[in-house]
Amino acid sequence: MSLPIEDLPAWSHLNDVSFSNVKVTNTEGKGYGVLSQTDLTAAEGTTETPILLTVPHNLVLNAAAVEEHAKEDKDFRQLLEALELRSARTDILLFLLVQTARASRTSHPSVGVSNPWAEYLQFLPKTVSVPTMWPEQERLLLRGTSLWSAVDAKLRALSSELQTIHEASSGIPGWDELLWEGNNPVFFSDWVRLDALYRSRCLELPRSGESMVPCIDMINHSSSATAYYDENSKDEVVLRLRPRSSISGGEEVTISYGDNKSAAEMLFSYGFIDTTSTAESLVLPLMPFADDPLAKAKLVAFGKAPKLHVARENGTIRWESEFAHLKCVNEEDGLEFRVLQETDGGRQLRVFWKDEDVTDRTAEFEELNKSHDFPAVMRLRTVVVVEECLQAQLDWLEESQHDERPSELDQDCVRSATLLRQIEAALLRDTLTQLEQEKNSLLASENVVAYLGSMETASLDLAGAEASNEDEDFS
Ligand SMILES: C[S@@+](CC[C@H](N)C(=O)[O-])C[C@H]1O[C@@H](n2cnc3c(N)ncnc32)[C@H](O)[C@@H]1O
Repeated sequence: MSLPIEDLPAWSHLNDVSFSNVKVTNTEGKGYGVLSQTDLTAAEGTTETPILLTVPHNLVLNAAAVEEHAKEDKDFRQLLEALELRSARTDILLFLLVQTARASRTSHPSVGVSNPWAEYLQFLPKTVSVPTMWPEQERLLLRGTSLWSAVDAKLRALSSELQTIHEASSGIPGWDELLWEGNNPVFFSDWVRLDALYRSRCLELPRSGESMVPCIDMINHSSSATAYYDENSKDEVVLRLRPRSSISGGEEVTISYGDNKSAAEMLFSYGFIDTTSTAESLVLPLMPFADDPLAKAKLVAFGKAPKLHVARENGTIRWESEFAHLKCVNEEDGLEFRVLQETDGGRQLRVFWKDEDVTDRTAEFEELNKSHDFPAVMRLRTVVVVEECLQAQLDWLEESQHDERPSELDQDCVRSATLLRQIEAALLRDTLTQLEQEKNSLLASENVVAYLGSMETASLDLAGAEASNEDEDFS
């Protein structure tokens, strides 16, 4: 079910949303947008700039609003409580799912209470250009980029979320019928769309936190935004002209979706990359060595997804990976895992570094490794690990460039994927050059030379001992 955007003023009027000299309309290549209907200027030296849009607090959709809704709607509360793993995001998505399902019914559903969002959702686009909504062939264009595994993981997570909702709702009267039976059952693609709408339209309000706000979510992004949103003393959300900004009649009103997001993040969350405002950074997963006997223990003790971040800021490249430092430490360096038996019969994994309990400091091995007899060797090992990870990624990015592609591909997806590939390849290449320099200077450092010398002596001693054993055997 969808409603034409021409009906939005009526919905807004009914729900006390007020537009001042702006309107929602179609824009070139960006879906809907907000256009100014007159020339607007923020007077010099004032922060009380003109208000363009006001949305009442009761329309703000966040975790607290879903909680409030559940107080009035006992069927929904039962559904919400049947879900074991809950978060603000899943609560909001479940609310949106129920409102969409109710709106798609011709007959009056037996469960759920309607809300203005049921109708508002019908104004929202059917598809969002985020990669989770790209057709499979287009998604293949992301092979070799940092988004490939992220999109795959997201789709698997979405599938498992919907499965959980299906199982939780199955035993509750009325929900089976509304969500999974009849002419309009919920499909995986509906859940993927709601997730995409949430990701591309939620914003951070100063007081109400992560929220979706109708009509404010019709405003497109620009790195030279002319407006910003805020909450006033009545907790209404207001859109204001930015200080020192002016907009001509017929010009688009824009806000900033953030200037510190990477190209991958922008594409993942909003379905486009604005090269004028993206941060040059990328995040990759970093796994332990496949043949490391401590691999599993390291992952459990680390307790979060191991990652490698690379970023270029003001021309300087930095990399950061808490796990890379732990990945490089072995038993002979002083790392030890012990399983302690607890009084209640449970078992606990504890981590020791040179006999000190560092279970709560597994993210601090960069610092801990400085107490190693050969700290430069530890740094060198970490640099090599990071270099290998980035080189493998760059090789994959370059090889997959030559993958065969069907001719009929969505050109917007092709453009976005090509841009992402170029941005990530340039950052990977420059980071690798910098790592090679650091590796060479570490190899020449006194500490590493001394370590290599000691290793040589040890292997000579070992060879000598083996030779003398052989002598004994032969004698
Ligand atoms: C919060 S919504 C804005 C309203 C949206 N255009 C619509 O049709 O409903 C965010 C979405 O608008 C589009 N968008 C916003 N700013 C854009 C820009 N500068 N370039 C391209 N697309 C943009 C993207 O599809 C993004 O996911």
